[in-house]
Amino acid sequence: MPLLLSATLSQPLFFPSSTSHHIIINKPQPPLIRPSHSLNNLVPFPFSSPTPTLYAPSLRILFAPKSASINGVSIHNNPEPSSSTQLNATAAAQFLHTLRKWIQFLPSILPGGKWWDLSDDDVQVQVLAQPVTVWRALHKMWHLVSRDRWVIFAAFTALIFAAVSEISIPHFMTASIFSAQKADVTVFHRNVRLLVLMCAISGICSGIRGCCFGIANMMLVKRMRETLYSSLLLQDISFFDTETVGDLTSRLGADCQQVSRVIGNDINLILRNFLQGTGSLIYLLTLSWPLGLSTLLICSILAAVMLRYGKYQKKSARLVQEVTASANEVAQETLSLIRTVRVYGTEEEEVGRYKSWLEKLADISLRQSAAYGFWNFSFNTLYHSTQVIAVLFGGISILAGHITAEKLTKFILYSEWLIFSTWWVGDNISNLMQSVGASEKVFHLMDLASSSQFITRGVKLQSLTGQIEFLNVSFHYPSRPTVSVVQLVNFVVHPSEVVAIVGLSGSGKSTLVNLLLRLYEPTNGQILIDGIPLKNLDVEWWREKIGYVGQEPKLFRMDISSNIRYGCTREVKQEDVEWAAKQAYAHDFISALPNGYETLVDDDLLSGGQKQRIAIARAILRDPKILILDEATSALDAESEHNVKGVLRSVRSDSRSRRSVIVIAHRLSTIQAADRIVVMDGGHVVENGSHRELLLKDGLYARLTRKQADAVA
Ligand SMILES: Nc1ncnc2c1ncn2[C@@H]1O[C@H](COP(=O)(O)OP(=O)(O)OP(=O)(O)O)[C@@H](O)[C@H]1O
Repeated sequence: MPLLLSATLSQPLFFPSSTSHHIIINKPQPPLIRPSHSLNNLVPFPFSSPTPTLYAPSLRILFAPKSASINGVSIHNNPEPSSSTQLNATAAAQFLHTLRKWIQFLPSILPGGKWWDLSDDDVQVQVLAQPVTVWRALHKMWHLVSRDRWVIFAAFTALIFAAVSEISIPHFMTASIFSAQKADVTVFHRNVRLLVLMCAISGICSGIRGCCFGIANMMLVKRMRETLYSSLLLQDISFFDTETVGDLTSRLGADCQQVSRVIGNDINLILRNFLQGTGSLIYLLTLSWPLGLSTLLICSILAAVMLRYGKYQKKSARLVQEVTASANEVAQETLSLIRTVRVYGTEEEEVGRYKSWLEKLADISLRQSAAYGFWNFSFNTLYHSTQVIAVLFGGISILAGHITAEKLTKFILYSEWLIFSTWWVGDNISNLMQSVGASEKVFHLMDLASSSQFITRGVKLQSLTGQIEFLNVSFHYPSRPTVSVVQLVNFVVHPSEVVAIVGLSGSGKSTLVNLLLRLYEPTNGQILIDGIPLKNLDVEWWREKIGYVGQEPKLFRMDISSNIRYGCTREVKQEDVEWAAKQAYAHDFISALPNGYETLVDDDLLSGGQKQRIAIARAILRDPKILILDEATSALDAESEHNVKGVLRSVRSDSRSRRSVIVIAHRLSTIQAADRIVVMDGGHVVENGSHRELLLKDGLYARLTRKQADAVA
């Protein structure tokens, strides 16, 4: 009875053909189809399957569904023994299937075939940026570096001198050799002197050129990152509802780096080779115009191929940047949520998610490399054609006495120079196209208009009492225009009043605070501050008057003292910082830390409640006219309640600093002492009054209070 070996393999296995057993490799996937994460609609590469399949009919290697393992290779008795004729027939069918796939695939890899298709839909990458032309990109780059145009001018001057001196070297070299052959000593010495001079000029100017272009490049990347970063920071908050951190940091990092090659490398080499190519062509035409024209024809074909290749590279580069950004996005998200990933044991899924983007990247890179191969093939063929033409026609011309050997030598040297210059220009234009492709999203983001809040300056009030009035305020988030989050909200916070906003989760409490902070503008109605519409106030001045503590505050990676001072525009001494920390009940735990207020804040160092107390100290230090506390939910509840109650107590006891307080509370016991309680339900204000009044009303607030009391009991 034949034995059946099966194993799940990622690499092919080979077995000696002398075996008398049926060897079956368990491979559940059909052999030539890429997994679902390959580029959609792209013609797959038969050998690019991540789990290559061995197909060897002569070895009787087949597919089988069942396995039992010995050292990773399973051995079974074949449950349904089949005759060797049947096996051979199956193997032959498989072979024919593979062959058919290859025959179908091969035409698609010819130039213009479907395999090369890199359409945006295929990759399913959201390409937001409008295509940027090379000229537009260069114009923008010039705008960024034009402040230091002296470097660019120095670079171009050095480039011209270096190019001219380099291009004259073959002339003086040939002239020296042939004058020596003719024993013309004077001409020989003159040519050698000029050759040395040209070599020296070329060396010095090349050095200056490289250095100046390098400086210009460094400045370009620096300014690009500066401009992009400040453009991002000045966007409306709604912009960050749709863009992810991973994507944006990828633009700042990888994309700007890719663009960094433009001036130092691409433009530098394109100009240098263009100048040298033009010089060579003129020289060739003066030597022999028929030979010169035939070289020019070959170079034109090369230029046409190069143009096509450049366009392809530009598109693929843009896709590479998009896919890289998406991969970064996944990595950034997973790493920032690593605790959740660990607890739920989803490491493999996350690796899979990241890998699927890497696969897409590999698919595009595969096409890029294949295109590069085609380009090199074209260049080599055309390059050797010029040599053949030069030798053939040049030889015939020498035999006919139309041209001297010296002229032919010069011709061969300069035609090589011309074709190499064309190649270099082509290569660097394609690099330039790639850089421009990569820069599309960067320029798109740089061009975004800043939030209108930073452009128009509003009114600054002489004094602020802290009266806040919501008048028929309705709002929906820009990212969800069909969902109205708050509707026709009306309530007033009087100066120095403590108002609590309560309600079920998702009822719109934090949204009201977002509107008050002017992170978003109401879609209807308005908010009045001391009777003035909030949208007419100067946003910077307004935010200076507010102290805000969010639900789960994040701290900066700096020492505790700097974290408390963060954003405080007035001069503050260390005593002020400690006073604010005492008010926020943070002083004791800060003093107990090894370096006290100098301790560097680390994410793991402080508990959620401690971070919240530091954030409260930060808010208090600003001595705000309006204090907003968004009490933490969930795990922080007990500690948060204690913190918030402490703040409310100190606000009450400190008669010097009168401030209005808005507190969003989940634990209703926190806010019983509030002057007034506003109850939210489904985006509406449903009740408004003191704790006692609302209990008497026996509405939603009373129900919520009873529920929480029952839960505690
Ligand atoms: N940036 C946003 N983009 C789109 N929708 C949002 C955004 N922020 C909040 N929402 C939605 O608005 C609604 C109200 O959210 P909000 O945070 O104001 O509720 P909340 O009462 O403060 O909830 P919680 O008590 O859980 O903090 C929710 O349905 C939420 O999904």
